[in-house]
Amino acid sequence: MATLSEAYRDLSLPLHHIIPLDFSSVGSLPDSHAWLQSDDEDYRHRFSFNGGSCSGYDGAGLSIPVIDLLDPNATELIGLACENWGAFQLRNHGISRNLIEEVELEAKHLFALPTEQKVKALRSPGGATGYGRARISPFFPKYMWHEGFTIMGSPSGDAKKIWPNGSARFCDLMEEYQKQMKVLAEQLTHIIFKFLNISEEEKINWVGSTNSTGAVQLNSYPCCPEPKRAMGLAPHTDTSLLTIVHQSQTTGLQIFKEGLGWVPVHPHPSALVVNIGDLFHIISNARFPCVLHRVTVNRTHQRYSVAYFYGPPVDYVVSPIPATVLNKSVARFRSVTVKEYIGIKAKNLGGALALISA
Ligand SMILES: C=C1C[C@]23C[C@H]1CC[C@H]2[C@@]12CCC[C@@](C)(C(=O)O1)[C@H]2[C@@H]3C(=O)O
Ligand SMILES: O=C(O)CCC(=O)C(=O)O
Ligand SMILES: [Fe+2]
Repeated sequence: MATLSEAYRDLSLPLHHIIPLDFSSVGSLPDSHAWLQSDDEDYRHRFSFNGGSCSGYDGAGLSIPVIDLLDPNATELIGLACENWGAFQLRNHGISRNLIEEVELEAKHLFALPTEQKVKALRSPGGATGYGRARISPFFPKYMWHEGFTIMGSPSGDAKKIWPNGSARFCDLMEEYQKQMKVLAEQLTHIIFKFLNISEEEKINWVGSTNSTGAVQLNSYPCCPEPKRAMGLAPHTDTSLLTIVHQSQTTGLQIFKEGLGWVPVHPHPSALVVNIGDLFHIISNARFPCVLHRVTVNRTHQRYSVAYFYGPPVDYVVSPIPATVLNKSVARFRSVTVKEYIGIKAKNLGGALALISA
């Protein structure tokens, strides 16, 4: 059984798309990081989205729903949010506030280290974990105002390079976080299957299995001297079944909604953001949109987030589930293994779904 990091092994990136800028040493926005307004709009069109107000947000406060997991109608509310938005915020999710705060604090400590120390754990060109730019960097004409740290399972190999004298606390917290996030992701998957009327026989046997895949991405968006011309994280959809994001109390995350344009996802102190990724879009036969999202930056507040990506085992074959196909009568996607889809996405980004259209 292959692992997620193995699935990324042959998808190598050149070093300039891995090594982040030394943000502490720059006083102005370098040209390499100065985006034209149109850079991300062009990109959005390449995702074959049309319509929508592109720049201004006129949604009159409309945003993704905030759902209480303990609400007796949670299944219906979550299902409808997946259909209408491909995202929602979740309260009473059962993950302790203390764990989330400790993980955020570890992320802050990590990103506050001098660049020389962080690059000791630089992701290798063929590697999947460690410190670096976002993997999607090569698809955009400019670099993002962002640095990340990717974890798949135990981070101890990478953490020891940064803290040779002790990284146990960091490692224990990241492992505990993944363990708890996995339970929540499985619970959400069951709820969403129930909403889709997926029967027990059809119920996919990998949910709850030990080889389902999970990864954590710590994200940092440093203070930016010219925030309007910079981009924190360029528009993308996640290559997961679903993603659970904790965002710090700094605004920046936006989702793209047909007809509304870019809609902010306001930080809510006790909520986690849940995004539908490409794999649920495929399984639901496009009944759920995989939400396009991006992150903006600001001048005065460094922003942090912690994303947990959940998916089936890499060898699992993903295809529209019969119950969802019935509603639409024809399967819109061919079958692909998770590993194959990761490869297609790594080469085509927003074009990946069109390439597996039936
Ligand atoms: C499990 C995942 C999901 C990855 C790849 C791999 C590890 C890092 C994740 C991210 C995190 C930042 C945005 C993204 C778009 C990126 O560039 O790296 C994500 C990507 C994906 O959703 O495709
Ligand atoms: O920083 C955020 O709020 C979102 C991060 C994100 O989209 C990702 O890591 O894939
Ligand atoms: Fe994302």
